[in-house]
Amino acid sequence: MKYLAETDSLTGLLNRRAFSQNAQTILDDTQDSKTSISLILLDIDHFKQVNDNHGHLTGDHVLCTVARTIQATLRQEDLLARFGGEEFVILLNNTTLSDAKQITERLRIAIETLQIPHKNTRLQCTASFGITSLLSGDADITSLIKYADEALYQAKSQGRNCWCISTATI
Ligand SMILES: Nc1nc2c(ncn2[C@@H]2O[C@H](COP(=O)(O)OP(=O)(O)OP(=O)(O)O)[C@@H](O)[C@H]2O)c(=O)[nH]1
Repeated sequence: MKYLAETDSLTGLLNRRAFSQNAQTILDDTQDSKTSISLILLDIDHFKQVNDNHGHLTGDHVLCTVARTIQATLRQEDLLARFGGEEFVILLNNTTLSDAKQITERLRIAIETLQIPHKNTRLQCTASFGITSLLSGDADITSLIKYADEALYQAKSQGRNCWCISTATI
């Protein structure tokens, strides 16, 4: 029962509600430490076109492939969830902004280089990313998501398939 309540039925990742609960636990546990905590929001680019051109089932298949690719690129301890639609969220505990940038670039390339078999062709996609980083003691989940969302908006505005940063400390 708990599994169903916490899991996104399409991708098998944590859902948004479970993400918020797990993230809050991590933030509570690290309140007193002087480590950095980073958060990445990731949104597949022009995903509506995938649905429009190839159908909703193919869109679902692309979403699952991207979800698996993200999971495979991250460390075991990173917290990944489907945030909604074609958007994913990743909490990187004990991770500086500099490390988060490297991880994001790795994710960007992993998604960009995907070749998803479909009928007689291969589908490709890209994603845009918003990154933020705060000291554990200053971090709350609402602020982390707010900053990352602002940065994601910038990345979309700058042409997509790229990442931007927004944080209180820069
Ligand atoms: N196949 C499928 N599509 C979904 C799912 N959830 C959301 N979508 C689709 O995702 C699309 C998101 O479209 P938009 O919000 O316009 O964003 P976009 O086309 O990715 O454009 P940008 O984000 O601006 O690059 C919509 O067509 C939704 O129907 C899902 O579970 N499965």
